[in-house]
Amino acid sequence: MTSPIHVTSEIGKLKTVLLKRPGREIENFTPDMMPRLLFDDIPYLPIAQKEHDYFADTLRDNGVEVLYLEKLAAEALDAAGDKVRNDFLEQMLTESGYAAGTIHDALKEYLGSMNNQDMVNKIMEGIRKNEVDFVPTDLVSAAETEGYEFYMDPMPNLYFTRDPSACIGEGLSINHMTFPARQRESLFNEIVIKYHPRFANKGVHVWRDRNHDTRIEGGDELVLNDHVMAIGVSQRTSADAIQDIAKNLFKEGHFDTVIAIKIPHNHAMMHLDTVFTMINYDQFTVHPGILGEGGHIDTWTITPGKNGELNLDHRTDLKQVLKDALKLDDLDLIPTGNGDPIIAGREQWNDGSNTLAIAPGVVVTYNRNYVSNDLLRKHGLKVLEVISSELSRGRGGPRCMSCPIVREDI
Ligand SMILES: NC(=[NH2+])NCCC[C@H](N)C(=O)O
Repeated sequence: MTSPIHVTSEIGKLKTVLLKRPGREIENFTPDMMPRLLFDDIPYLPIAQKEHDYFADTLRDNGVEVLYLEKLAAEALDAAGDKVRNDFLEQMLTESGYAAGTIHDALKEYLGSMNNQDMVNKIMEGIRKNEVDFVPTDLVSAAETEGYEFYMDPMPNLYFTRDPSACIGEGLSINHMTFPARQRESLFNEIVIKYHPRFANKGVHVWRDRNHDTRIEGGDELVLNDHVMAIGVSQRTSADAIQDIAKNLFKEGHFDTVIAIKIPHNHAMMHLDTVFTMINYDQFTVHPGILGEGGHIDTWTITPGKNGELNLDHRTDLKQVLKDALKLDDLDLIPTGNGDPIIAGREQWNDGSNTLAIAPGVVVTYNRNYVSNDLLRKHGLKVLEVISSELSRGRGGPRCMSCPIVREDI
């Protein structure tokens, strides 16, 4: 039986990818909610959708099958039946702050009256108080949250499908996300993997599920080849989660090396893939801002030790670390913005380092990062540019907006 998930590199020819078309959730909020929702501006929805469709078409034109999370989630619920639908709704309400009580009951009735697709879309978009026919009388509603417009917040970051789950080998991690704004997202991935006919009972291995306190996000999880991963120690992924997933990968799969790379903890560089991506057998993008004096950066190469323990090797020469792990004689690290501090800062902010490889040496990037794109071409890459005025306001680029499900082996 061929596995419905197969990802043994960052660069193998992309066959199937998971996207989320931006919906009402990306505009269903006010400026004062932006920091909490991890957005820097409010995108203009019709243009964001147009840009996203352009991105999806670019992938399709290059032979990639595009799946949509919102559709898979509804299909999974259709296939699973009433009990699962009820449990999913209960879990979503609990994680939205309503384990029980009158608001829980009102929201359950409201969402419960919808078909699965409408219910999924509604949960993603968020629920305003004025759309539910109910006047709460409890003290919390009256005294504490009276001025707040939402019962359930929108989930604007869903179009960054890279983060709530990550396909690794024939399995995946379904992630416990760092910030409350994104924690409910991976519930959708969980029901898809458990109940969608494409994935259910097909031997998909979950390396690490979402029932953890320690945090990991897919933007930090890079599959370099069929036995080496790089994982960012970042604002979003903690060292203990990396140790945990490394142990599981070593125990049950073909992976024997995890390179933990420590990057600055800030919003512009929230994940490793905002500053470092693999784009060919021996080529990577790297934002010069993560390299310290003399080009150094903290890395720990983790390998299996005795009795299920882990061995650690701390080194600071990223190029040499990668050359050793990937058994390469040389390696081309291509600096975002060609190393100019102003251009690099600007283009990194708009995801100039966040390239999606759809085959070795073929990448999808935002057109706005023209200096980095030109440099990639000079280094021999084929660059497919996509339009990017609105999508980039959410602080993510082509790699963040895509979750590869199947890639050819390299
Ligand atoms: N893989 C990525 N770099 N994802 C970008 C996610 C951006 C999103 N606004 C967040 O802060 O979570």
